[in-house]
Amino acid sequence: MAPRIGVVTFPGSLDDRDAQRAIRLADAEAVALWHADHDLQGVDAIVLPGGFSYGDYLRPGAIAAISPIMTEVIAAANAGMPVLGICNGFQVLVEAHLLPGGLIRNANQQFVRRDQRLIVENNRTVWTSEFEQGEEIVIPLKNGDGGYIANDETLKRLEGDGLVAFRYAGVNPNGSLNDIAGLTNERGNVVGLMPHPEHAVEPGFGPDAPEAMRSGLDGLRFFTSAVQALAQRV
Ligand SMILES: NC(=O)CC[C@H](N)C(=O)O
Repeated sequence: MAPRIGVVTFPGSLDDRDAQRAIRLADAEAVALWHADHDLQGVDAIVLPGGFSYGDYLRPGAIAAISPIMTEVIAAANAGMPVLGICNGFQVLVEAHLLPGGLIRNANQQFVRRDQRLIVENNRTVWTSEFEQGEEIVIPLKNGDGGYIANDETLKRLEGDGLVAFRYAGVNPNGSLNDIAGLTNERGNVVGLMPHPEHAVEPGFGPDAPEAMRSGLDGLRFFTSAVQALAQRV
């Protein structure tokens, strides 16, 4: 049976439908989850999508991190359920302390949208196993608060333990420390990143311009990685 992957919709989520479509293209069932419920509907994995949850009030992700469904998401993540946070979803994971550090305004104070090159630094996570270690991929980036910060001790731990999942290549678009674009937890089930894999899952709709070098499908492998991992678990 196809795995069931839930996508949480918060007020202000933008990319929840795109995440659902990416999940279906990876041959899984997409399940819509609602921020105000305490019900994960028996899903096997969860995606926290991009957008402006609660209007980015206070800090991006701060209010979503204490919304009702996050009680269940945090418990499930701590029990090993695969959770992927994309952009605003990454901000939610950080605000919920499922991943360390913080995300602040881009260094140039502008909203940045670009096809972004990334290096896959850790392919031993549930969401990255279909990549080669050190592989370069291209997926879209679009955010205003993508600057990754952490204290020296945390940065040292992230680097020492291989918890940097993705690093910006070519251009650091937002001033993130150590060019960090995405992180994993120790167990490899919780991954968060600022760029958007769900927008690079179909030819013609992702970064498939000649200069982007790729087919526009690099994002699909995040979802097929998780589907593979879930299939092996049974
Ligand atoms: N694309 C997004 O998810 C945007 C994330 C966030 N609200 C920001 O602008 O930083």
